Amino acid sequence: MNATFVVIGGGIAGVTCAETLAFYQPEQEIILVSESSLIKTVTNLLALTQTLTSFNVEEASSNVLNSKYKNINVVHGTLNKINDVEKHVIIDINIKINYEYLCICTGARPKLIPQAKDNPYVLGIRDTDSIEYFIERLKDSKKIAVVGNGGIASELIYKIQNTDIDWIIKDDHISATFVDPGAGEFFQSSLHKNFNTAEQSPSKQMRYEEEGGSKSGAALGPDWYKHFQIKGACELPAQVKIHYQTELAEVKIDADCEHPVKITLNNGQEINCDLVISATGVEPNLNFHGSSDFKLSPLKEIMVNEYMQTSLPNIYAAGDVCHAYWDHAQHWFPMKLWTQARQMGCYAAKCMSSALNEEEILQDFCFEIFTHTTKLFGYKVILLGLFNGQKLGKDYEILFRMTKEHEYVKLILQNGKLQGAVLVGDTDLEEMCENLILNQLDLSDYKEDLLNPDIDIEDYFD
Ligand SMILES: Cc1cc2nc3c(=O)[nH]c(=O)nc-3n(C[C@H](O)[C@H](O)[C@H](O)COP(=O)(O)OP(=O)(O)OC[C@H]3O[C@@H](n4cnc5c(N)ncnc54)[C@H](O)[C@@H]3O)c2cc1C
Ligand SMILES: NC(=O)C1=CN([C@@H]2O[C@H](COP(=O)(O)OP(=O)(O)OC[C@H]3O[C@@H](n4cnc5c(N)ncnc54)[C@H](OP(=O)(O)O)[C@@H]3O)[C@@H](O)[C@H]2O)C=CC1
Repeated sequence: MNATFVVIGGGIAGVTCAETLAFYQPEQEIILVSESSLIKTVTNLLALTQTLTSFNVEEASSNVLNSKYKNINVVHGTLNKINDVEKHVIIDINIKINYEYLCICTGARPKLIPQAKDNPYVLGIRDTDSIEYFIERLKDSKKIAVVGNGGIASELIYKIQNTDIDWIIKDDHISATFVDPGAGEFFQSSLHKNFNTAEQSPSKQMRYEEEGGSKSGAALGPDWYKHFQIKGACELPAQVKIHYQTELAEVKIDADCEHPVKITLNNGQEINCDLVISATGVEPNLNFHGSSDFKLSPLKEIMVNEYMQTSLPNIYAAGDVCHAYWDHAQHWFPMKLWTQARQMGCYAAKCMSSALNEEEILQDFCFEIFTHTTKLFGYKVILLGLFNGQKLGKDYEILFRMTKEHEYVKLILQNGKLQGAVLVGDTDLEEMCENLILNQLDLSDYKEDLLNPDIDIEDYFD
């Protein structure tokens, strides 16, 4: 087989890359290699500000792409080998595809705690299969432990019903990968709330049926939990006990006990439970031959330059598998998120298309400012720029406003200029904050009024 562009991976980065290529290069052959007959697609894309978008991510049959774009051909299989000299890839054992340009979007997989090795009681969550397996195991569990303090742990703790949870975190506050201790405390009041039953009802269609067994692979995304009922075997609502500044030291199994998993924390405390969830980050999927030739980051991600090019000729990469190895704009930094996987997939396609046309390309504007919108503990959360003072050392000022169970607003200023913002709740401040971060207006004279709820501050800057 031959194609001008070959994209590997049916997650959001790969699908966005293939779709963008189809738009820019309607006459060229594009092959998307997907391990599964299901792919991830973006729907309901909504621009909240100039750079901040919200969208749904849905699983769809790969036939959707074949029928939507006449020049995309989806090949089902697994990348086995790259030959960057002869410019071909081997899919599975014997499917050879010659390419002009190749984009690797093979994503990542859970980086589990070391105690997970050969231990069926320690689970990770990534794709639909893994969440379905977890839910099945949870049905019989009265007590579980969750390790990790990032996105997955924060969402699970809020969503799990009828199971007692021991939450083991390294930090002194919850949800530390996203927010500061103040916001962590703000969220904490939601930990023991009874959940809104409407939100908890799983939607009727959980997933498309996949031909030939499940092999979805691509990561779950925004609001994934809406499709599932995550419920254990306790009669009572979940009780959450947080173990701050602790790590898991040991996991032992005694299948004859009521709670077969005995874990020991590094402070010596012992906990008995039925299951351990390791929500401890991800590692890139470099599960193919030829991958060792790529220049890799210390975390073994494929390094890409400002044009999404890897160290190998005509090979690009995007999404969770790669590391943005360029001089980042002051208010941007990489984080493994849907938004960035989508932006990188789209931009990699533009870069490959420009390379084919021998055109110059300017880096996409989305890499000027970090933006993330999500929902944590039932609240809308918007993170902008250097929202946790990243890159600023200790030399910054914080403006802060909080109304318990309503909103939490934190603005980070340096030399009177806005550098980042955490906006929790319906604050309506995202557009103003984004503009102030991008235009670096000196706010020294407005500081007192910036978060004064009695002043319509946006009028100042119109
Ligand atoms: C539970 C969960 C919730 C999340 N929630 C959010 C959220 O609310 N907001 C947010 O911004 N981000 C969220 N994320 C992160 C986000 O899902 C990822 O950053 C994003 O999906 C990465 O997309 P990707 O295409 O790079 O990788 P993936 O989605 O991992 O896709 C990679 C694809 O490549 C395939 N593949 C792997 N190896 C090969 C091979 N050798 N050959 C062929 N195909 C291969 C895989 O099967 C997979 O389909 C969440 C992640 C998880 C796990
Ligand atoms: N709403 C959203 O935006 C969501 C985003 N996601 C994304 O999905 C991916 C996977 O999520 P997740 O697994 O939560 O990863 P995250 O990277 O978000 O968080 C991992 C957490 O685990 C901790 N950790 C790492 N190793 C250990 C260890 N050995 N023992 C104890 N704690 C450890 C990390 O601490 P430290 O950092 O100190 O090492 C960190 O608190 C991430 O890219 C995340 O951003 C997932 C769900 C929701």
